[in-house]
Amino acid sequence: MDTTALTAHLVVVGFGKGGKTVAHAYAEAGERVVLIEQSADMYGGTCPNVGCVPTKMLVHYSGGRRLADDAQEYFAGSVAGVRALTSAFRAGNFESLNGRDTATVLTGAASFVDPHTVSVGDGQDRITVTAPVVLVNTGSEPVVPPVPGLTASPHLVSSTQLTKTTNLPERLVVIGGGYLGLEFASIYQRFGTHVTILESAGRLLPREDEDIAAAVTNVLEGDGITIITGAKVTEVRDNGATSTVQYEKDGQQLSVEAGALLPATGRRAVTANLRLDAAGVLTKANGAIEVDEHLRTSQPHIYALGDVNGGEQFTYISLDDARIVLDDLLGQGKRTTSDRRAVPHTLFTTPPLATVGLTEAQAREQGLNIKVSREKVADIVAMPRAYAIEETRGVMKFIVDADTDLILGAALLVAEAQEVVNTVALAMRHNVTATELRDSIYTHPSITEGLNEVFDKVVS
Ligand SMILES: Cc1cc2nc3c(=O)[nH]c(=O)nc-3n(C[C@H](O)[C@H](O)[C@H](O)COP(=O)(O)OP(=O)(O)OC[C@H]3O[C@@H](n4cnc5c(N)ncnc54)[C@H](O)[C@@H]3O)c2cc1C
Ligand SMILES: NC(=O)c1ccc[n+]([C@@H]2O[C@H](COP(=O)([O-])OP(=O)(O)OC[C@H]3O[C@@H](n4cnc5c(N)ncnc54)[C@H](O)[C@@H]3O)[C@@H](O)[C@H]2O)c1
Repeated sequence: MDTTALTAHLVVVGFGKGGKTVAHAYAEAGERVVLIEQSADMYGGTCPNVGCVPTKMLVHYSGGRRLADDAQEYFAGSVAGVRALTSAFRAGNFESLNGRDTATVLTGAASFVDPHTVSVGDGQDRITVTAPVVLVNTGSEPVVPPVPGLTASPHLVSSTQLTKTTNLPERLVVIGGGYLGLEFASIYQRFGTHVTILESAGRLLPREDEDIAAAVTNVLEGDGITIITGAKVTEVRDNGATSTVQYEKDGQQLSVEAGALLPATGRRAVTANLRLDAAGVLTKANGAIEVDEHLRTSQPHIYALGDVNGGEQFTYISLDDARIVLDDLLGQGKRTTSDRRAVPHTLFTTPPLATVGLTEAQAREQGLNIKVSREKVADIVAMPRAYAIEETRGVMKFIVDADTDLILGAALLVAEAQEVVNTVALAMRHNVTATELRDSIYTHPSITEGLNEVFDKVVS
């Protein structure tokens, strides 16, 4: 068998954010790098191809639809815009790495041969790459719940398909009201689809405070989305043009029709075909790769970055994983996952919900002496930007330590929250007090200047 055997200083399996960041740093330093990506449609990984970027562009387009626009035509035009951007980003990701003298991108599914060698391709096309350092950055994939008839349903769609289809479904049923489910629900409803969310928990966003979850629910229901919580999906039946989704709620058997059916009940690490056993790399019960706080696996020269290591599933966490791995490999080995403080999150509904730190409920459970400030966006006099951009829905809430005046947490359901939360998170990381944040100078008119007012609206 003719196998091409390559050697490198670093081999990266999967073109995710963390792996490509380390790959660039190695290549820049003159070290030989081979990165292996299984699909030519995925150079750059999930985020720019089928995750963050296309969904956020769809959020943007969905807000631009005018009443006079034909919904189907407008949607198809929007998806064309998304495709143009994602293919430009994909090409850029490939070229910027493969175009370096010291880096090569191989296309094909990789698996381990031994702890230092991975292989890609079959027969005469088989290539092995041997390196002293190996990174696994293979991401995550959706979990489809074991509901009879769901997997076989011709109306089953994935989030990837919903970023690429040009066919706007009349009725979309989303199973699961987490980040992914709520974003697609919000996007598609605004494009003109009738959306129903079936969430098994008693309310949306069970990790957030009740008042915040209720505010998000109000916004989504106000846009026309049907939200059914406490719903146990029991069966999916194909009816030709649609599927009937049966569910149980409060002891009653109910159903809803779906032209498209999106399971959004979580994502699990992609490890199944990697032959981790050949490398002696251990996984946890949920399939994620076991890592220490330097992201070393059970084989210290093999690192796992991003969703595959079972940490929080966000692009900026994968990027921070790269900082830790680079520090371990080329720096002082001081940076670890436990250095992370005040990591913000944004759910890109319209308006978005950005959160950081503790919720009110968590702070009370910990017995902290807190002050809670909260104000509806429409009532924040010092923030006319909400009126200027005609998005006055939402609420801004802060949890402050009453003894130290330090900010413990925030939940910002407001236009541009994904930007404002970064200022709050930075303040939290550097012990800037609530009073200092309240009394800072901000540009006008901006959403950030809401901070001048909201800290004074103490509700408890
Ligand atoms: C619809 C959606 C929207 C999202 N929106 C956001 C958002 O707004 N903000 C945010 O921060 N996060 C968002 N996320 C989460 C974010 O996309 C992920 O957390 C992030 O992309 C994970 O990156 P990663 O580095 O783990 O790897 P990924 O970017 O997932 O890359 C892994 C790569 O490995 C490849 N691969 C897998 N197996 C093999 C193999 N055996 N051989 C070779 N290659 C392989 C895959 O094809 C893939 O390209 C979203 C996710 C989805 C699905
Ligand atoms: N804006 C962003 O940053 C963004 C956007 C999309 C996805 N993501 C990432 O992708 C991850 C995966 O997203 P996700 O929404 O699939 O997972 P998730 O864990 O965020 O939410 C899953 C939801 O499904 C519900 N659920 C579980 N089983 C169910 C069932 N059988 N029937 C009905 N409901 C059920 C859960 O109660 C939960 O509300 C997110 O956690 C996030 O890390 C991030």
